[in-house]
Amino acid sequence: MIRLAIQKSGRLSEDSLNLIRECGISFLSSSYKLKTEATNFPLEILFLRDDDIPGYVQDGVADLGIVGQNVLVEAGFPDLEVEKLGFSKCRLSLAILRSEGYNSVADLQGKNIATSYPQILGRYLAGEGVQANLHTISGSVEIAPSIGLADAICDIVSSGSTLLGNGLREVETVFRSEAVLIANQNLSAEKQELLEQLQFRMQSVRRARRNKYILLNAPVASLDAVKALLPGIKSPTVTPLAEEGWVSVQSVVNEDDFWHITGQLKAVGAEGILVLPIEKMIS
Ligand SMILES: Nc1ncnc2c1ncn2[C@@H]1O[C@H](COP(=O)(O)OP(=O)(O)OP(=O)(O)O)[C@@H](O)[C@H]1O
Ligand SMILES: O=P(O)(O)OC[C@H]1O[C@H](OP(=O)(O)OP(=O)(O)O)[C@H](O)[C@@H]1O
Ligand SMILES: [Mg+2]
Repeated sequence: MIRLAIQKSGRLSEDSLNLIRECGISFLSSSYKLKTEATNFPLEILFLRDDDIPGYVQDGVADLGIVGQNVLVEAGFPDLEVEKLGFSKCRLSLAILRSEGYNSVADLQGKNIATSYPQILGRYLAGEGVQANLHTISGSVEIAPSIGLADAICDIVSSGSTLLGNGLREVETVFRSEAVLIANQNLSAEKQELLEQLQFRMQSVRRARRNKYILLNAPVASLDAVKALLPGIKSPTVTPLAEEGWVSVQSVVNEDDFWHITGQLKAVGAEGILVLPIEKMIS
């Protein structure tokens, strides 16, 4: 049995649970139970505050965890990271009151900065040769400048609406973060094997999410142009249609390239383009 710690309730919780379920792992969860066992994989799930997860994994209380890189690096255990998970993407940024002028990070010399990330911010400022007074607060950091608690803040930004709503503007990006899978560095051989199975499943789920299955009809005369646009995993599948001179082409496209490629496919004569989600993608 391998033990995985995830956030009980917060920004990471839903995506962490969805990822585990999409890996084909079933379990019962209720908001009162802080521990559950999977029914079809030797996995126990612990529901914790995210700040506690890196320390628990470092100490071996939990074998694995899902946490933001911001919390992992702040806790001082960056080496526990084993897999990027692609969700909860955000950045740690410095922000000041919108009414204040700003030229460069040197303007923060000697200023008071409120943050929940004194380690990450301290290292960043030292790298920039700036000395400032850091005030560590654990939440609602964006309120600090407007109540005279600090001249600037360093906190998590995603859409920027919290900054906007508090009269702040972002001036520097200090750190970029996403959710990561972390693991204790002294796992037994059996647990290491379970970790590898989990990583393999997570990679298959993530690859599938990034890709779409595409089917289309094209005149035989356009086939070379269509094939050039749709390389597929190995090469596209091409089958003849009942109608003479036409083929059906099936392939896989990356979601990022999707709209660009479909436009080009239409331009070379493709018709009846269907796009389907992929559930798992095993390389
Ligand atoms: N607005 C956001 N967009 C994307 N990711 C975010 C956002 N806010 C936070 N995150 C990421 O999600 C993690 C958890 O954020 P959350 O706000 O739930 O933490 P918390 O309030 O400290 O929770 P806990 O009660 O577990 O201590 C953050 O450390 C960060 O990695
Ligand atoms: O740029 P935005 O999209 O506005 O997101 C940034 C905000 O999101 C997070 O807080 P959250 O809403 O999770 O609340 P919390 O402070 O209670 O954790 C974070 O602490 C920021 O305040
Ligand atoms: Mg927390």
